[in-house]
Amino acid sequence: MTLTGPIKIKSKAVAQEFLDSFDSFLFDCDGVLWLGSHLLPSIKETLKLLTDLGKKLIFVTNNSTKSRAAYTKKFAGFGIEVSEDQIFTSGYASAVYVRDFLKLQPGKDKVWVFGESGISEELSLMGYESLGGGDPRLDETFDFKTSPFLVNGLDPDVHCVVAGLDTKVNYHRLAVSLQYLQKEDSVHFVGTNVDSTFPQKGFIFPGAGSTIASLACSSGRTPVYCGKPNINMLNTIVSAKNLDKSKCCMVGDRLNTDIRFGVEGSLGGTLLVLTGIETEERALEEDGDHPQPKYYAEKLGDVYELTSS
Ligand SMILES: O=C(O)COP(=O)(O)O
Ligand SMILES: [Mg+2]
Repeated sequence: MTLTGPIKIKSKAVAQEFLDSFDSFLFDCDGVLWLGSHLLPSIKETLKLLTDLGKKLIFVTNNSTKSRAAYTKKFAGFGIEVSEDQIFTSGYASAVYVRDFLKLQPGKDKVWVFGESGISEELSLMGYESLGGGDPRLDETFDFKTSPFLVNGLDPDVHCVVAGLDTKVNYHRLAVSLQYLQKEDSVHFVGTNVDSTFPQKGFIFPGAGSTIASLACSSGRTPVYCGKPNINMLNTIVSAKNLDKSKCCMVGDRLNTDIRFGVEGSLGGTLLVLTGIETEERALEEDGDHPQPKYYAEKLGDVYELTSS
């Protein structure tokens, strides 16, 4: 009989075999490294162990609320030194899509953002002016007769709506975004990521996918999602970091984004950790609508704890 199901990392031997199998690790962030401002156990030690072993570390998050620059500060706040070029976010992947696939013209074409500064900052670095986003005027109660975004008409230079996680979601933001999305012939619709939920310490909250679905519903349109598991995001990372895919492992807490990204992207392996969205039962499910991980573990820190004991 051959064993084909996911292998649980729960002994020193398996943890060691896992470490030896890869030379690069792609880490999801929310639910793997941290839950909000709470760093998960033994994460610092695990990342240091991998760095000391000469492994390449790359961070790939679907969380578009922060830019890559802001993420380096979040890591630094935990005492972890990570450079901006090790970080890839769904906000950055969406900006790359706007530039390389939609080929919008910097300095001329504008983007309407439904989301936080992690999207507008990445667009701005590429020379795109964005509207909407965290503009405080969108915090005002919506009235179509007085909304400054509607009274003088829509901006004709907007050719794309990029929608992502927005913890200040309200009717004003949804209503104006919909006006742009109704210009189907001239305005593209990009979604940062499909995640239906978002893990925090002790809670599961709505994710970007849930609010983007609201815009998709009202507009009758389907966005192009740029974050994991989109293969274009993986190709951008593989070429930027010069990776050998067969020696890469994707580490994540969600099956339909992280593990799918690793499996459909033909990476050497995947590790599902149970500190975020998924359960052991889901990890072992064979008939689910998602791929199975190669390895799974209660937490990422087990890799360090098991090999250093
Ligand atoms: O913000 C999200 O929806 C998920 O972020 P993650 O990819 O780091 O888990
Ligand atoms: Mg996650």
